[in-house]
Amino acid sequence: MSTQREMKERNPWHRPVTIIITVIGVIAIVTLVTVLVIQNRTIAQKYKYGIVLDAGSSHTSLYIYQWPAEKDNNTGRVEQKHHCQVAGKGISSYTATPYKAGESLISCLKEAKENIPQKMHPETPLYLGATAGMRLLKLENSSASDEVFKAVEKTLRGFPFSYQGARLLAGQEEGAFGWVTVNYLDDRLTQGLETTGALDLGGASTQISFVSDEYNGSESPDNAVSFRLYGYDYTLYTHSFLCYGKDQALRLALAHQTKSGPTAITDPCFHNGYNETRHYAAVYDSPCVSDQKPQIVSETFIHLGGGNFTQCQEVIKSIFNFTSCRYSRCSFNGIFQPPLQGQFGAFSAYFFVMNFLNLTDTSVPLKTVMQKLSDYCATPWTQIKKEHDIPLKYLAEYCFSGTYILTLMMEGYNFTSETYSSIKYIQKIKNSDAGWTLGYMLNLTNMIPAEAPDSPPLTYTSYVSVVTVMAILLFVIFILILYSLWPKFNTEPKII
Ligand SMILES: O=P(O)(O)OP(=O)(O)OP(=O)(O)OC[C@H]1O[C@@H](n2cnc3c(O)ncnc32)[C@H](O)[C@@H]1O
Repeated sequence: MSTQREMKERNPWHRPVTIIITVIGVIAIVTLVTVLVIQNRTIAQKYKYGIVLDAGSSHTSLYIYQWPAEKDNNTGRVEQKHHCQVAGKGISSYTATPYKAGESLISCLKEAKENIPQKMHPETPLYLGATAGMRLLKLENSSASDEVFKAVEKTLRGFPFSYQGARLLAGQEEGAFGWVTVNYLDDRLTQGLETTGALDLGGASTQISFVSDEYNGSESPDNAVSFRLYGYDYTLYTHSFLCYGKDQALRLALAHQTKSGPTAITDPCFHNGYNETRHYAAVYDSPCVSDQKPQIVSETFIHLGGGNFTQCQEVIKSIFNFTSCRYSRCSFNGIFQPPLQGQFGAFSAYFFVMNFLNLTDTSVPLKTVMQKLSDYCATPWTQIKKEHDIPLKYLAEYCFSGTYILTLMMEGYNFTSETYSSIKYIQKIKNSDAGWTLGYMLNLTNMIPAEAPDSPPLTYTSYVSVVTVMAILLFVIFILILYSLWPKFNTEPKII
C-alpha cells in the first residue's frame, strides 16, 4: 500500500497540480479550436434573390436566381432557383391590346412571390429584358412598342419586388451576356481559363459570341465588347443577326419560295404529305420580309412538303448573302467574323431542335448527322405524326429547323466537319439555363468584380487543421517544459 502511495506521489501525472494544468490545457485547446471554427464558419445559409424576365419573340420566361447572402460581389455561385414559362406568345404579339402583355406576366410573378421568402421581396431586384421580337416591333411601329413596355412596367411595379426597369436589349448585349452566363457557370472566368464561345438561336434573332486571338476590335469595332472580369481582360467578338432566328428564317425561306406569288409551293424543308393553306399576309407580316411581298398575289397559297434535305439546304443558302464583304473575312450578309476559336456551347433552339432530332452528339461525324437528318426529312408526314405526340406546329418544322441549324453553322459561321465537334449542344449548366438572363443580372448587380477578390491563403479545412495541430504541439511543448523545470519531477526515485 505504502509503496503504491509513494509511486503515485513520485509519478508527476498523479500530482493534483499537473492534473489541473492538463485539464486547463485541454479545455484551452478545445475552446481555441471551437472558437476558431465557429467564428470562421458561415452562419446559417441565407440567400439573396434576383428576378429576370426574358421577353423573347416567341414567349416570355421568368427566372429566379439565388446566391449566398455573404457572397455578394464575390466569387459566390449564383444559381437558378426557379423558372416559369409565361403562357401565350411573346409580349410583342400584344400590339392590339398592350394591357394583355402586362397581364400575361401576372401568374409567373405570383409564382415568384411564392418562391422567394416574403421578407426578401423588397430587396429582390426585378428586371425585364426584351429581345428580337420587340426589336422588330420597334422597327415596325415604335409607338406600339412603347405601349407594350408601359403595360409591362405597370404590372411589374404592382409587385413587391425592387423593380429595376424593363428595356430593350441590343443584339450585342444579348450575345455578350449569353457568353458571360456560359463561362460563369462553367467556372472559366474566376480562373481565367480559355473561354467557351456562345451560339444562341432564338425565334427572331441569332447570336454568335467568342474570343479569338486574331480579334482585338480594331476591324469592325461594332462587334467588339471588352470586359475585365476577375482580373482578366477579354475582347469578345459578338454579333446578333436580326431576322435569322428560326421563326423569321422560316419566313425568309418561304418568301424566297413565293417571290412570284404562286398559289402553291412544294417546300423541300417540309415532309412529304404535309399540306397547309397559308395566308400571304401572315407570312409577310414581319419587317424581315415585308419588303419582299409579291405585288399581285392571291390571298393564300398551299404549302406542300417535298421532304428533300439537299434541296432544303439550297433554299436555306439562298436566304444568306455570301457575295459582299468589305472586311478581311465575313460570315454572311457582309458581317465581319474573325476565325473561329475554341469550344462552343449552342443553346436555346439549337438545343431544342437537335435534341428532338437525337442529334446532339457532336462526336458523331457531320456526314452521319446530315444523313440522319436527310432520312428524317424524307420520312412521310403521316408517319412523323404517328410517331410523335407533340404540338404539330413544332413537329412540322424540325426538318426545316435542323437543316437551318447545320446550314447556319457550316455555311454561315464557317464551321467545318473537323470543327463541328467543338460545338456542344447545351440546355443547362449545373441546373441553370444557358441564355443571356444570368449574365445580364450578374452585370447589373455588379456581381462579377473587375479584379479578382482577395482570397485567404489557406482553404477553410487547411486553416482548421493547421490551427489544431499547432495548438496541440504548443500544449505538448508546454507540458514538456513544465516537466523539465519542476524540480520534484526530476528527482530520482529513492530506493527504499
Ligand atoms: O431571342 P428571341 O429571338 O427573341 O426569341 P425567343 O427568346 O422567343 O427564343 P427562345 O430561345 O425562347 O426559343 C427559340 C425558338 O425555339 C422555339 N422552341 C421552343 N421550344 C421548342 C421545342 O421544344 N421544340 C422546338 N422549338 C422550340 C421557339 O418557338 C422559338 O422559335
